[in-house]
Amino acid sequence: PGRQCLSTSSGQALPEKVKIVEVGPRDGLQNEKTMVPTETKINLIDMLSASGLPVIEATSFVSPKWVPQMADQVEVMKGIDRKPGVSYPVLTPNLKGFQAAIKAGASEVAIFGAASELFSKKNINCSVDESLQRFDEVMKAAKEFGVPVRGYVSCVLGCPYEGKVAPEKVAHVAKRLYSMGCYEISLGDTIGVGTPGSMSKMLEAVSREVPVNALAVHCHDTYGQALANILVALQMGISVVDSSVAGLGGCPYAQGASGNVATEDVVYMLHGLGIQTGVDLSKLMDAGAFICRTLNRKTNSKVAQATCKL
Ligand SMILES: CC(C)(COP(=O)([O-])OP(=O)([O-])OC[C@H]1O[C@@H](n2cnc3c(N)ncnc32)[C@H](O)[C@@H]1OP(=O)([O-])[O-])[C@@H](O)C(=O)NCCC(=O)NCCSC(=O)C[C@@](C)(O)CC(=O)[O-]
Repeated sequence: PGRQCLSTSSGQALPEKVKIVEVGPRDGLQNEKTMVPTETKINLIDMLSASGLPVIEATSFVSPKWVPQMADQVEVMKGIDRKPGVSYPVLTPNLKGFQAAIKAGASEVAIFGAASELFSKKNINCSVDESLQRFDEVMKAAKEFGVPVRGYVSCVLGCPYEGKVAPEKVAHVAKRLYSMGCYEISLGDTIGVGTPGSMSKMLEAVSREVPVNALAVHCHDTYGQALANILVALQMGISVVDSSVAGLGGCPYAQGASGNVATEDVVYMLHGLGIQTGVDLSKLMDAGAFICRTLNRKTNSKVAQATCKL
């Protein structure tokens, strides 16, 4: 159900619809060195919601000493024009972040773990096991408030500090997050080193532990493999894709990580496959052009480059 058989040479079923989780305002901007004005962030989020995107990760409730760019999280949450039917999740690494997020009006949060010990230490200053204990506290509080929680696993196809990451390690962390009650697990190729080969092996391992309809992929495009990796994920039954408008982004604690795959390019590919997204590509490109102009940056979206809507 919900899948169609496209007349590809492989005859593999693809989803009829894909949910795009736009991470540009958070993952896209968190690594910007100069402070992006709060007003710009709010305008960007409102333009993205106007394009029909169903989920827009708005900001993160992390330490401002660790990620100064997200220090205006409360103002962002208060300033956005919340469109009915659109979710605006925020990152919460611990109970303190969760409580602040709820106070600021967040109605969905995300916890973020890793399949690599060293990355976990660098990113959230604790081991993978310690992080899972903190997430358990967030999870319990979220249940009390009836707040849905998304779970991230970073470094699923490679770590900037440890190199290769075993698919079984990814499956283990993904299973723990899912068992805790995360409704969706987003698998992050944090440094964009994956290929369709490593992606399919990792997804095979994870889908033995977590139902495929609870999985999402989150690809960075460092090696130009992101769209190919997403296509493999779709063929394997996944129908939730994270991406960032104009291909902005990168994790400040993952050296060498380039931007996320551009939302414009994902939408173009999905529509070309006959898959519905609910997104108006032209309005999405307006949002991409707006943020690139404001940041004085060339877009990383091939689609935007090709159509000169920069
Ligand atoms: C997790 C911590 C806070 C631990 O940081 P810590 O220093 O170990 O925390 P602590 O509990 O020892 O507290 C130290 C100070 O931080 C404060 N603090 C403690 N918690 C919070 C909070 N929630 N919000 C605001 N402040 C907080 C706390 O109050 C205290 O303040 P002080 O007494 O020094 O003034 C820190 O390591 C941190 O903020 N890390 C952020 C990392 C981050 O945001 N990384 C980027 C997002 S992850 C990513 O991009 C990957 C992803 C999701 O996109 C997927 C992929 O691509 O793979």
